[in-house]
Amino acid sequence: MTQPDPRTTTVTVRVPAKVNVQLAVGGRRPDGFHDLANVFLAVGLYDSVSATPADSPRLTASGPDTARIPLDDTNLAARAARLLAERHGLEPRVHLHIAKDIPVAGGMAGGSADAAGALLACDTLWGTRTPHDELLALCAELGSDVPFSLAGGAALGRGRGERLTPLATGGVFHWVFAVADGGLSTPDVYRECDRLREAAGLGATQDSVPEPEPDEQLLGALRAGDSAALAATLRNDLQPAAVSLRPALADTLEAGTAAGALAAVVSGSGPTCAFLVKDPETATRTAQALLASGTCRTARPTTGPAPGATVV
Ligand SMILES: C[C@](O)(CO)[C@H](O)COP(=O)(O)OP(=O)(O)OC[C@H]1O[C@@H](n2ccc(N)nc2=O)[C@H](O)[C@@H]1O
Ligand SMILES: Nc1ncnc2c1ncn2[C@@H]1O[C@H](COP(=O)(O)OP(=O)(O)OP(=O)(O)O)[C@@H](O)[C@H]1O
Repeated sequence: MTQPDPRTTTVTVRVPAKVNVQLAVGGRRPDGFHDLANVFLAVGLYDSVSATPADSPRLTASGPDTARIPLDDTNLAARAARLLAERHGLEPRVHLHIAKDIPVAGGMAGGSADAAGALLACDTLWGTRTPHDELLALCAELGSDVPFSLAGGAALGRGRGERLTPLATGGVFHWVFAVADGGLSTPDVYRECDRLREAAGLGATQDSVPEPEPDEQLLGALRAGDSAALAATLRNDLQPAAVSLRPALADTLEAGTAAGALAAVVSGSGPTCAFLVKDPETATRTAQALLASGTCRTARPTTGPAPGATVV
């Protein structure tokens, strides 16, 4: 059998978006990050990252909204390729192409997905065979959400969200994601969360905010695959901050709830809003109602959990 020519082979990796079904935010740490109890669920919106050998580093992208991602060496996918190459004493001679479908700056970890995808694609292309726990450590250097983008499924993230414990899920959850016009900056949303806490006289540092803890009822609902029980426990401590920065999100959340969703929550740092629904038919109806409400740009029905970064 003939072997593929390593100079022309392309490796493509598909990586999912995420929603945070619980995002409990502790006080601001001295390093500026916040300790979290972050229950991630990967969902079926995907970016693909392709790696092809090249004479020098190159980055291209396709899909809606690619005008809003940097195509220079600040792109998280390019940074991921450089980091892996550095670790193995290589030059990052690779052309990365990102086929983007995850909303940009939407609170669904799109940039993190591209970083995890680039790491796995380059590791496969270069034959560097980095052990999985080392890949996870490289992911954590790139960003707090990146380890989960590699892992997928469902997981509890502690620390700043990078220390993962996989979670069992007992079934499929149906979701609709309402994508907003424009994004929100994650650091701005954390800052606004601190500001709101201070304005309420609660304080924003670790001395004054209780240690975030995972909700056992929520973990039980995930384990049981029980959508109604999960709906009753969905929680995002960044939601008041996202709504404060983008008040129109309250209308989006209301429109999805009125359309029959079991629960509505801002996804991570927003502005995408996530609606948990009971079945695929309700997902289709809720997506149509959200679009008709004029409170979002698009509405995407999908399911979770979804697999993590996968070579396709
Ligand atoms: C909102 C979430 O998406 C929920 O999963 C994440 O916490 C954000 O993760 P991310 O985008 O990977 O964030 P990073 O790139 O690690 O950090 C960006 C900025 O977000 C803030 N940040 C992030 C994570 C965290 N636990 N505390 C923070 O305060 C910090 O200002 C940091 O400088
Ligand atoms: N590959 C990439 N894809 C998208 N954004 C990127 C990428 N690389 C760098 N960025 C920058 O990161 C910013 C955040 O984009 P991203 O789509 O990751 O946000 P997000 O989904 O809200 O992140 P999170 O949910 O992890 O907080 C963008 O505004 C963009 O300038």
